[in-house]
Amino acid sequence: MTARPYRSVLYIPGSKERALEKAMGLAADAIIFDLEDAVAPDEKPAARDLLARVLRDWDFGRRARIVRINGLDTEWGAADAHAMDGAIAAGARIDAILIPKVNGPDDLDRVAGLVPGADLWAMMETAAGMLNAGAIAAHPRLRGMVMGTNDLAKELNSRFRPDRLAMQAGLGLCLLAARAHGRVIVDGVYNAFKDEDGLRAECEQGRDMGFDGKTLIHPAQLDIANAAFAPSEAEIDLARRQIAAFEAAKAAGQGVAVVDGKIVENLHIVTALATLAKADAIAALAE
Ligand SMILES: CC(C)(COP(=O)(O)OP(=O)(O)OC[C@H]1O[C@@H](n2cnc3c(N)ncnc32)[C@H](O)[C@@H]1OP(=O)(O)O)[C@@H](O)C(=O)NCCC(=O)NCCSC(=O)C[C@H](O)C(=O)O
Ligand SMILES: [Mg+2]
Repeated sequence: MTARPYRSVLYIPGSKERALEKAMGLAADAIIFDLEDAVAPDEKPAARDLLARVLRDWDFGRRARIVRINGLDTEWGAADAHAMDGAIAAGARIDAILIPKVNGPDDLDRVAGLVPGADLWAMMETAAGMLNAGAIAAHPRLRGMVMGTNDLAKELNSRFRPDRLAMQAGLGLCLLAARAHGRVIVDGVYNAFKDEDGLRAECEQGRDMGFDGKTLIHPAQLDIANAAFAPSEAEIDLARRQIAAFEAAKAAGQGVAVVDGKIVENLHIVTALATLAKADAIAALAE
């Protein structure tokens, strides 16, 4: 679990100046400024220039800024990487470069050399990427992973189901890989952006599995993701009571406490402290 919140990670097409402007006031923990699938081919050069300027001149506050470039196997990828490297040199704050369709660590190596001043994040959305998730997560420049469930469904030839049965193997492999290497990992998008109940259910499923947050495509999805991936009042209360009970047990020479009829050991205290740290980090965003 990471202290910095990534509950809501909003994609914004790099070509839409109005949406970019709006994002400065939205309650997103992180923004993915997209140059890939959300931008039409003939708009890509202009979007690249617009993003370089916006990221240098506009204030996005504490929101993490992640730029999704096109793949280096496309006609736009290298120019995107060079433009973002130039923007960083000119003073733009870009926290990470997100690389689409990562199949293995070699795909990260190639971008690492082009943008030395930013962390790397990987889109996990190909069958090969799922099978190489451990090696991708182990890359020394990688900090975060994003599930690309639309592309993955396309590759698998799977059908959408509310329980995401076909996604479970890939989601689980990527989660294991991210946790083994201490990386942030956020869940894929929910395409039906007017379906609040469906989004809420998918966020709850992602939170239950262990994801840090969810990628989103529309501002109307922000509140649901922010609530689902924040510790609830009940979780915060339980964490405090577990810590207090465990301290009391330790003072009495015991290694185990009992709270609400369940044992509390040192490992539960690690989770309790992480829950409180996450709640504090979320509260700090509002200051
Ligand atoms: C889905 C949309 C095309 C809907 O757009 P629109 O019809 O304009 O929506 P609204 O009229 O309801 O918009 C209301 C206001 O909100 C602003 N807006 C809309 N979307 C965003 C956004 N993403 N970020 C910031 N602001 C946004 C509009 O400008 C309106 O503002 P105002 O003028 O003040 O009223 C559209 O939402 C959209 O384009 N979404 C992003 C789509 C996208 O990024 N797709 C690519 C990422 S998904 C993906 O690739 C996943 C992965 O790779 C995989 O394989 O799964
Ligand atoms: Mg994709």
